[in-house]
Amino acid sequence: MAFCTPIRNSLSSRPTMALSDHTNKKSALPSFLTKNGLFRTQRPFHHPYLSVTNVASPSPPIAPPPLTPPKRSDTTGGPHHPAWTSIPQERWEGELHVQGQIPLWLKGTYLRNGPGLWHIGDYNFRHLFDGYATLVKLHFENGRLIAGHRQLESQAYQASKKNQKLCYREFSEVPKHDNFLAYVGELANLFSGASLTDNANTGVTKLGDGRVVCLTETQKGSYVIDPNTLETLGRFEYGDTLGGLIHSAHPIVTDEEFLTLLPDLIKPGYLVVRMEAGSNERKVIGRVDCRGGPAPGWVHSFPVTEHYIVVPEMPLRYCAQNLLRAEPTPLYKFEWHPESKAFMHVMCRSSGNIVASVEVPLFVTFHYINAYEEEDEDGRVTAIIADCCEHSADTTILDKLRLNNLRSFNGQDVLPDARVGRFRIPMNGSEYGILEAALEPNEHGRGMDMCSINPNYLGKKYRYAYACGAQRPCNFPNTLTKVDLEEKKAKNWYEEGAVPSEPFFVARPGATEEDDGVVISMVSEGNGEAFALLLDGSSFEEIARAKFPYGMPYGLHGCWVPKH
Ligand SMILES: CC(=O)/C=C/C=C(C)/C=C/C1=C(C)CCCC1(C)C
Ligand SMILES: CC(/C=C/C=O)=C\C=C\C=O
Ligand SMILES: [Fe+2]
Repeated sequence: MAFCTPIRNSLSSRPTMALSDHTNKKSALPSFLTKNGLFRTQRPFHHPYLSVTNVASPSPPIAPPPLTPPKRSDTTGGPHHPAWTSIPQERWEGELHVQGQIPLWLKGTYLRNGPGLWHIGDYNFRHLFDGYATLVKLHFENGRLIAGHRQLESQAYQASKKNQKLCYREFSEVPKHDNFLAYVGELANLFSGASLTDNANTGVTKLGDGRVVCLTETQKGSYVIDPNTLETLGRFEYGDTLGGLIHSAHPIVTDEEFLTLLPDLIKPGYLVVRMEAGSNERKVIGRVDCRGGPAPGWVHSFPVTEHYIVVPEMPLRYCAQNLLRAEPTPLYKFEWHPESKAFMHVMCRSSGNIVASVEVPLFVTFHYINAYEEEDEDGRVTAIIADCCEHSADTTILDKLRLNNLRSFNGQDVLPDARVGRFRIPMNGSEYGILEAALEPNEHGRGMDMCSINPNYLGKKYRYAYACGAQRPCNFPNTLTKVDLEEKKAKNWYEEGAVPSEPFFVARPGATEEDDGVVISMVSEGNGEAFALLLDGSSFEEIARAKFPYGMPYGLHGCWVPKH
């Protein structure tokens, strides 16, 4: 069976270049460093290291960029914070010096994806989500840590590199047209999906059959990668005729299956689909028709329980007109429709029947944390509890993620409040569901996003969630938080100036306690540096950290590839 269409990998076929090939002859400093050693916010795309193959094995290691970071404590959003600064080279791999102790049971690779390159030549992207995908790996074995990163070779990335201009529609960026004819041609391409990006910068997931796939909101932005070398192996082709251009960026993936939602923009609704492990073919479980309009709500993610799939209908809806615009609107490709109301639909996994559909209070969320079934004493399901990182029904969070905002923190507390939003969806035919905070939001500084749980508790009653919270004032989530949903308490990790990425929980093999494991994150620091961080899943205390030899941009979502 053909799993993927191979694409030409310009990187691997290119010989390693001498550093001097691209070095700016006028200056001894690499071009991403100014004379005083500070990062320039806008690094040229033709970076001196960009095409250097800097991999420890099998060729001898080449030193990482000679980074002399500014020794000052920048807050989470200074103009030079590495979290919002493009990655300084296309790829790198090497061993990191570990302070502390990596548990010997931790054997495998943590992979993280995210938008790590936000410019083409002198042109700077505007939104966090526009950046070209940067994969980062942390390989743990025998207490040692090999790290690396590599750019994902999507068509969008390769075309921009070759043509030195934006060639596909990204989250907020639209290619500029030379003339009216080109504009009309590009619009036609938009309807066929040809001009949409395939920049798979949102997440990375290990399928049940072992293939590792990077994903984003466009279906064409599904790429198979090698988890060891981070090489792009080719596009993941869905071998069915379901069509559609977009899907949820966060499928539910287990050893057995891959579940996702395909929004229908023509007849507002969602197809709920399932792909068995080992297959490329999605099959329809059922369809949900939207109760509000004019378009389906944005479904960046969705939750499942053991027997049901929850299909959220958020009043932040896709917007066809905004899709056509050349300039971004404050809500980008979306529109806020409070009058259209918000709904939660519950579909039976085995029959595809809708077993509940309730109106809920207005809400805004990117990420669902988990969901489970509540039963009465006779074992009948009375309600579904679904938790999410909820942004107080405030859509301004999207605009807060503009790079200008992220890079211009001035001490003002501008991060909108967020909470663990807990939906209670009655299963007795009632018309309304409830949405409340699962714990007092001040427990985690009223910041809440980028969550993970113990995957063995997916769809089941659970107690702990890990996420990014806030220590205010801030303009972006700047803590790691362990939320105890039973005790309604949170324990927080914070360091001045740090921007930590999603805390990812890895369970200890054989563990019986839900929080027996480690939490992995990568932290970009205000002084220009970055480190990998390991916290104990139970005590939430640091057990190890390891410095990267250069600053790391912020990243979004990761996965764990165990070594057996
Ligand atoms: C990084 C992240 O979380 C989200 C990325 C979202 C993307 C790339 C969205 C792209 C889209 C288009 C280019 C047009 C169609 C709508 C939409 C799926 C939002
Ligand atoms: C990083 C983020 C929201 C932070 C707000 O507090 C959202 C990321 C969404 C895509 O994966
Ligand atoms: Fe996400």
